[in-house]
Amino acid sequence: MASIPRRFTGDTLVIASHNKGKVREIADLLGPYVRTFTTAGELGLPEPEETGTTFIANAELKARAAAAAGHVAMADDSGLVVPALGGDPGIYSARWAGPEKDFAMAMRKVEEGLAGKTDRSACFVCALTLAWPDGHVESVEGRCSGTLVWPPRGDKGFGYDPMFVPDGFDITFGEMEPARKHEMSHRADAFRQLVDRCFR
Ligand SMILES: O=c1nc[nH]c2c1ncn2[C@H]1C[C@H](O)[C@@H](COP(=O)(O)OP(=O)(O)OP(=O)(O)O)O1
Ligand SMILES: [Mg+2]
Repeated sequence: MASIPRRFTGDTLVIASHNKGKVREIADLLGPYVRTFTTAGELGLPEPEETGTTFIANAELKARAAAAAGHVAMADDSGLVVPALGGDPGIYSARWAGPEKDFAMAMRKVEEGLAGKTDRSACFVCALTLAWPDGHVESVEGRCSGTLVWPPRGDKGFGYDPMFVPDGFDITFGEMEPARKHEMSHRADAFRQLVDRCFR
């Protein structure tokens, strides 16, 4: 029996992310439904260790950690899944960039792994969790398929965007206007599901 989803009825939402690119995208996507946003960083909350083995497990862990401070919190755990690399970097996408968040290096690592391989398909995945202070959670997962190109192109996005060309396009997410990316990304797919379930 499917349980009845819980709706977001407050007016403040904590964005449980320390990634500025994601915080900006989440605030853009949920702008119409939420009066006030704050972030885990602004509340001085620590960045929890991502010990889960799936995107959803890590999104739940980050959202629960922030909701413990007393407000409904939303977390995003996302990454680039490359079948030819056995699914890497996957949940390790941020960690591949190291403590300096060096995505030029992380993208080079992906490209080196693809040397001599013909399958350059990839998929961005985004798990979103909304967590309440009483422990209730709602989670969804979205995806966006595409192809990896080299060299990287464009500086409009973040992370692995400059090497990802979504299916049906010939420009990378790094070259795409943010508004366009927001309509079709893995994060947009996940948000559509979560908004349907919890925000209207
Ligand atoms: O739209 C995207 N365009 C490009 N790259 C992306 C995207 N979405 C996720 N990614 C990559 C980079 C990011 O760093 C990692 C997520 O790792 P993830 O642990 O979920 O996020 P994070 O550590 O950067 O911030 P936080 O955990 O505080 O939310 O996957
Ligand atoms: Mg992280």
